[in-house]
Amino acid sequence: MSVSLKARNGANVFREDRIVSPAQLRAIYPAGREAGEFLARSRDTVRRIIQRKDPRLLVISGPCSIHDMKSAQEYACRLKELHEKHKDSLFILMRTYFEKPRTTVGWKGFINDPGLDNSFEIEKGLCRARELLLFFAELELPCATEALDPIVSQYLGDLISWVAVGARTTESQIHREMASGLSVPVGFKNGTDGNIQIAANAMKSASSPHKFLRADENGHISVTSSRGNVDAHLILRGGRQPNYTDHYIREAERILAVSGVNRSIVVDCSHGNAGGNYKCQLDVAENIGKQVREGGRSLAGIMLESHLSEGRQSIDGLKNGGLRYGVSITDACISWEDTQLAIHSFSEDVSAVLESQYAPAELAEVV
Ligand SMILES: O=C[C@H](O)[C@H](O)COP(=O)(O)O
Ligand SMILES: C=C(OP(=O)(O)O)C(=O)O
Repeated sequence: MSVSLKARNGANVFREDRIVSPAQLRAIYPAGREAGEFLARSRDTVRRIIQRKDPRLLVISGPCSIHDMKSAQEYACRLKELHEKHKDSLFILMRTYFEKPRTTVGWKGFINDPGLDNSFEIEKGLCRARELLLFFAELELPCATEALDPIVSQYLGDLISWVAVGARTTESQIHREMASGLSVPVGFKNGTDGNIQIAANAMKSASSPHKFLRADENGHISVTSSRGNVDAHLILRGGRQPNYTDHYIREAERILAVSGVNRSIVVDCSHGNAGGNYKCQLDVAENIGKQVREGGRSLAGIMLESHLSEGRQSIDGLKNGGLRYGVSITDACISWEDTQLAIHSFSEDVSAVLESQYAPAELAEVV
């Protein structure tokens, strides 16, 4: 498939390799009818939760980054059990992050470098990512991802039920335009310094129609017309200090109201909210559960960075005796055991609210 194109003398780009188009990749790894129906239902549920028409809350849980197929599949099978167990109170999605935005340089994720060895087999990364997402769709486990490279979303978007735009790209017009055309709810993170207004601005932009340049499904550069994404929402991820406590939630609600955008807020329990200690995610999740019990209506869900085993390891381990199975190679994650505890406790808090607000028959109608 690859065609190496001749580079111009003196140019900073010295090589271009053409790869399979989004339409071709989708044809090689198609979503079957049942998977397609499941994905449409999942996206609709996430939409209804963001619009607060379905009173359950979202939980987005999974590794900071996907780096191997086997541990991702094992994690998914375990998470599927929790998805079923807590389905009356929560809608659990797997955090399936294939692209990593780096502060400076570093491994940019499984699509960019699936071999983890600077071989940069991007076409293979896209194939493996699609294969994995199809495995999850067949398992009927909904997935969430960060949309970093707007072209990648053309390859994988049909298999995803919730998208984040990261703290480093929330201010980017390109990402706002992309989000305006994605057919799933998109959460915008506050900036790395904690600025919430830039996320509200992003929501305003993404919920508006745009005309912009994009590669279409055949890889042709096209002027794309989007309707605007009415399900753009806020993700609080902390900044210079955490921003998940009720004081910050009130402040975020005020900014969203003044900006005239959606009021729904997802809290990322990791990153700036965990203040550099991954274990603190448990305290953040517990605090959000408490706020939900106390009536926090804008809270739409939480995100956890979680893997089979806790902590993190350096990617250099690959060269020095191998990587430890099920341990993150980017940000540190909580263990599977702690994940179960956090989700169980959050589910109890949400259930208490639902039971106080709905008779069982009424609840069955709205979820
Ligand atoms: O979630 C992952 C990281 O926080 C993000 O990719 C930035 O990582 P870096 O600061 O290690 O580059
Ligand atoms: C990079 C991430 O988060 P943030 O954009 O909040 O730093 C992430 O969730 O992987």
